[in-house]
Amino acid sequence: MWEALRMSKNDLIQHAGLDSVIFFRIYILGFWFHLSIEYLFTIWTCYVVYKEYGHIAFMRLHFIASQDRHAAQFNVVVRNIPHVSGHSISESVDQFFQRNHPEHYLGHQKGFLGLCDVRTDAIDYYSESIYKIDKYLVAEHQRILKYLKSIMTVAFVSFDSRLAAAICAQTQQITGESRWSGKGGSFPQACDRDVKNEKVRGWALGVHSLWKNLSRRVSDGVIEDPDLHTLLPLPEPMVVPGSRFREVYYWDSYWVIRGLLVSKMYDSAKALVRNLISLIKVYGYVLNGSRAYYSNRSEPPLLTSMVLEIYTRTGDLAFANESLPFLLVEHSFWNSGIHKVTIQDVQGQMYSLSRYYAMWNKPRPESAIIDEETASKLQLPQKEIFYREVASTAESGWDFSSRWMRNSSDMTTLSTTSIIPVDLNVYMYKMELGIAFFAKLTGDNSTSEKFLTASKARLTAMTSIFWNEEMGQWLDYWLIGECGSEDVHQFDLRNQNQNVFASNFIPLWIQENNTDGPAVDKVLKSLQTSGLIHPAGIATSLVNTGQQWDFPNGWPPLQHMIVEGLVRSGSPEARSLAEDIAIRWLKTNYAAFKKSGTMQEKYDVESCGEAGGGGEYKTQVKTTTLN
Ligand SMILES: OC[C@H]1O[C@H](O[C@H]2O[C@H](CO)[C@@H](O)[C@H](O)[C@H]2O)[C@H](O)[C@@H](O)[C@@H]1O
Repeated sequence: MWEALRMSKNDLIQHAGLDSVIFFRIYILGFWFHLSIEYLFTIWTCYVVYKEYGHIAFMRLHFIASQDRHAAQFNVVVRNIPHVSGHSISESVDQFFQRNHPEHYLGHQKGFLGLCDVRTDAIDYYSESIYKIDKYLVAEHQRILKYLKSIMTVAFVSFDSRLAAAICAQTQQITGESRWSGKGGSFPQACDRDVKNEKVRGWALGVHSLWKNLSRRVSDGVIEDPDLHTLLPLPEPMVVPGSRFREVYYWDSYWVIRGLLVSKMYDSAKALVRNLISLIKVYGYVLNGSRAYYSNRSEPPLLTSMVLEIYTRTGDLAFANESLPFLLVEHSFWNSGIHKVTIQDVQGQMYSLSRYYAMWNKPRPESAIIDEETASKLQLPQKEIFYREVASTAESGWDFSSRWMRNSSDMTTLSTTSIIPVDLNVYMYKMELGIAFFAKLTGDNSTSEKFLTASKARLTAMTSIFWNEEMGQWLDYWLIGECGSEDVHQFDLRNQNQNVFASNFIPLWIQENNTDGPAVDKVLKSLQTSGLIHPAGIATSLVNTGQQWDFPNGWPPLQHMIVEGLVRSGSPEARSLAEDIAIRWLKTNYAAFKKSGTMQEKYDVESCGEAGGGGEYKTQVKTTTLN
């Protein structure tokens, strides 16, 4: 054939005759024709399949969307549900999920595929089948059954939505805490005696009764096998925020302690501090919360302020002495390395301040799905930078807020590590003053002097970097360019964040600012005209971004620090504004309590009695037993 192809037409006729030339032509032409048709046919087939697939996919999605959801779609297999003695396994599962997922839990099926209800699990089921084949496995099975820890309860648990099922599947279900009821203190008697208004007394006792609901003790299982749990083995009883937050939170504990002191539960208050100190002993700082997945960041540092409040109320010197070495460790955590920022002003004067900076560049384990979804449009290394910013924002306690975003409608523009926050430095200043005070108490004058000097330097830095004379407020400062721990930043007034946040008034909490610092009258006027004060309290910011630390939410710590600061200032006008804000806040708390029997973590400052909202989780509530 190849030979024939190379011959001329005449040679071929000569060699094989005319018929072979004709046959050859048909063959050559037919071959290319064939090939082309095959290509065309393939292209046509692919096109038709592509069109059809698109059509079928559309019909399928349309069909799925038109169907009613049913619970079978949202099942999660859960193992190791704590067994409540005296109850069947089925009752234990029911109790557990009714308590921990009350809003979404529908029911469960126990045992293999839910078809039988025997008091064994998958191990038992398979072991029994294999028994027929291998006697050795039966012996092994017997051995395992003797070891109680290896018996697992397994259930298919149903929820009413995909989100609720996903949250359950992503969460460590072993709570690790068991109820602890702290001693009631002498508050109820004092309340009966001192609070004349019957309604207010009922409310106060209701709030006091919350301690019982929110008190926990780490269970023995966690203490024995800490590696099997995310809950950290705290040595003392603890008070948790409530709802989804079933572990200790750092800065919440300051206000928990203020409440415990009002309730005259002094031992409980000291126990909370000892728990936080136990974290410093292991990690070198107080974690955001007492879960293993919080071991990459802290929260607003108020430990020294907690010790100070307890000491002021109880005069317990031994407790102060025992705490002091750990307050020093915490100070160095916040005042060195990545948390420390140096700024130089135009006169060449250097200032040191602190910022939030998490040691983490992955999604937050407790909210991994949300973080991954938000980061999905980013590539590396921006993804890792974003994850660090998210964790650093959680460290600020203000998670999340337009305060930390370059663009308030885009979470991926979070830039918390590039901001020197006003409030953090207020807490640091209080920490330094507190340490100086305790060091003096113990007779360690040189440490006391050192921290007094440090506190003065920080106050000067805060006035120089944050204070804005024109606005009469202290403003967060944006760092421009490289933000490494060694970098020195040149101060520029234009880098102050001129947006109004409640944090711009937190320095009022520092008494010294009311005497030596910028005039109270100026700050007072600025607060009154800031737009932050609403019928039900102080708003967190002026913009409604849907984030929980923004308008229209008002948060208790912010009301408290500003009100207390105004009262301490000694100015009669400031005092009357403080009273006005406190009354608005108490009224909304009371109205919401009357309506729902619960205390909320945040309120809508625009309407009295309304809970706040927004953010990534359902607003936490604390349900009282009295109403
Ligand atoms: O009351 C406890 C804390 O609740 C909020 O933050 C916590 O929840 C976040 C989402 O799960 C988590 O990422 C963060 O690290 C937690 O602290 C609230 O914003 C905090 O201020 C509060 O301490």
